Amino acid sequence: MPTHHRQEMSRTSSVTPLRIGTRASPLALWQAEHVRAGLLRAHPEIPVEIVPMTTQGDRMLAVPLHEIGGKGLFVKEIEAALLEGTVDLAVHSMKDVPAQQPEGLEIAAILAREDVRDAWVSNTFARPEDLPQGGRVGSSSLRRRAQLLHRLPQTVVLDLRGNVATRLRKLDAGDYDGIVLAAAGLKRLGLLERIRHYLEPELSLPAVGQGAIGVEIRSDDARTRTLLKPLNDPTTSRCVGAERHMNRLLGGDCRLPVAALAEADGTGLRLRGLVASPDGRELLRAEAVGSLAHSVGEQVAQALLAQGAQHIIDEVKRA
Ligand SMILES: NCc1[nH]cc(CCC(=O)O)c1CC(=O)O
Repeated sequence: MPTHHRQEMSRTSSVTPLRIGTRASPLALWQAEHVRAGLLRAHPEIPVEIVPMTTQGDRMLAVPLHEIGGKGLFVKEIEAALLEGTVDLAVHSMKDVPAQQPEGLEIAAILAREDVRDAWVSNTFARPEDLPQGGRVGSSSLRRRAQLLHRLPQTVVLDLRGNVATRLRKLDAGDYDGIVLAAAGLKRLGLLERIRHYLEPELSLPAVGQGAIGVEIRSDDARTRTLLKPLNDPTTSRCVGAERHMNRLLGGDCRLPVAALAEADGTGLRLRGLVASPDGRELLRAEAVGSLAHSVGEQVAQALLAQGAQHIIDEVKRA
């Protein structure tokens, strides 16, 4: 490139833009925009671009999640782009980020958590407990299936995949009597009025990281790490850290019927964890309080393993 041309370009924009990699679903784009807005607020002089991408998980929407048999289906392509340097940061739902971080990448910021709860959405029944014998519930998550069947064994859980709008369309078409979705996704998409009932954590313990948005970077990218500091919410970061540590020790990923929720109270953390068989017959719970995320994560994982969690996990992995 001729020198005069380069000088012209550097006059119009002297700051290297930040490029955000994201899935192209409406929810993922909302989350990427949310991170972009946070970056622009903290650093008004730095341009921020959004680069939408299609992931393997998006291409395989017809297959039940737990049958695809690969971890991090929604994040792999975006992580590859990050490692290649096509993008500088990746925005993820922490729920979709595998327990184990790939070599060379790290989560640099976790934003303040949205509502962590699962939500009941139905055009017919105000609550899941109103379902008749054989009532059809749509959910693709073994975690939601197990907890629902444990409490309401007379119901039937049917697979349901697709992005939030697709799932709502299938409900409205009459394929299900009700569905369970994350309240966070519905709120972000402006669909709060679809929620008939919030499922409290006692009844449907959320997924590890549910409701939290995480930003991933290359470990050697000190510039982006520094720029992201103001977006990190230390409390959410500690809570999600405790949940993820528990999950790591259980060898968990999003396909397993594993749930966890950490809540902070001043300097203290309370972590609840759950492992269940997909049919809901076996359901193990454990809880710990403490001040260190890693320690409560380890205590809950150990307590679940002491109750026989490993055999449930092995069974699901074999199936
Ligand atoms: N696996 C899909 C997914 N990933 C994150 C969310 C919701 C947003 C969040 O939990 O932060 C959803 C949809 C859902 O479970 O209803």
